[in-house]
Amino acid sequence: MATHDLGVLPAFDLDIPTLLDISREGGIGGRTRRYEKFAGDMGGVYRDGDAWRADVEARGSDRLVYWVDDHRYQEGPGALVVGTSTLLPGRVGDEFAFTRGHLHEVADRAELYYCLKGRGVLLLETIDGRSEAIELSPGKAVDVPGHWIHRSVNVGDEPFVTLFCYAADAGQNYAIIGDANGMKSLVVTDGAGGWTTVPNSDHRGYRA
Ligand SMILES: O=P(O)(O)OC[C@H]1O[C@H](O)[C@H](O)[C@@H](O)[C@@H]1O
Ligand SMILES: [Fe+2]
Repeated sequence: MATHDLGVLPAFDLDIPTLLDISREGGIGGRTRRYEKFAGDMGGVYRDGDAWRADVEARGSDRLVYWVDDHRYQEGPGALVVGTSTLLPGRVGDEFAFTRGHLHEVADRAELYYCLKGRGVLLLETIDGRSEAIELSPGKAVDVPGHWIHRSVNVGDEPFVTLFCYAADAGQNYAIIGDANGMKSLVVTDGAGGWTTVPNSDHRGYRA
């Protein structure tokens, strides 16, 4: 993973109304940070580990698979982070390409995901076992309440681009998914050009 703090302006100078140039192709003019994930960073997250290893051996571990541009203009309670997430299409075994996924560290923090391009699914789960998979296409958004673990999945054949917005003090808890051996549901091909969810037999349940 690579994180670039662009350091364009010192944080205190960002505390002003800012015009952001949001690209439907992904990316945000005026961003303060980009974070990138490569194929080699995704070890252990796909259920079919052999398929992931074969893919990395065949196409390289340094292939960019998704990236996030964001604009963090303030810190503290009440501040927002606004950005775009661009997730390239692909599959690892039966599973469609996804972002690592997380619960907010401050778990009650909500988030909005608005689809700018492509076809994707937002996979959402709670610690007490509820699960939802909501399809997104341009113009559709998911209002993700607090306390829901969330992951973007690209079920199409072009980049899946979303605009997101969440509280700047939310933070990301990734261990919750790792400790549970993955999310409870997997988003997989239905064999007919579409997607479906199947239970992840390795899932151990979430621990708060
Ligand atoms: O953090 P990941 O699960 O790798 O997903 C990538 C990104 O997805 C969303 O767009 C979130 O709003 C970002 O904060 C997050 O970093
Ligand atoms: Fe989030």
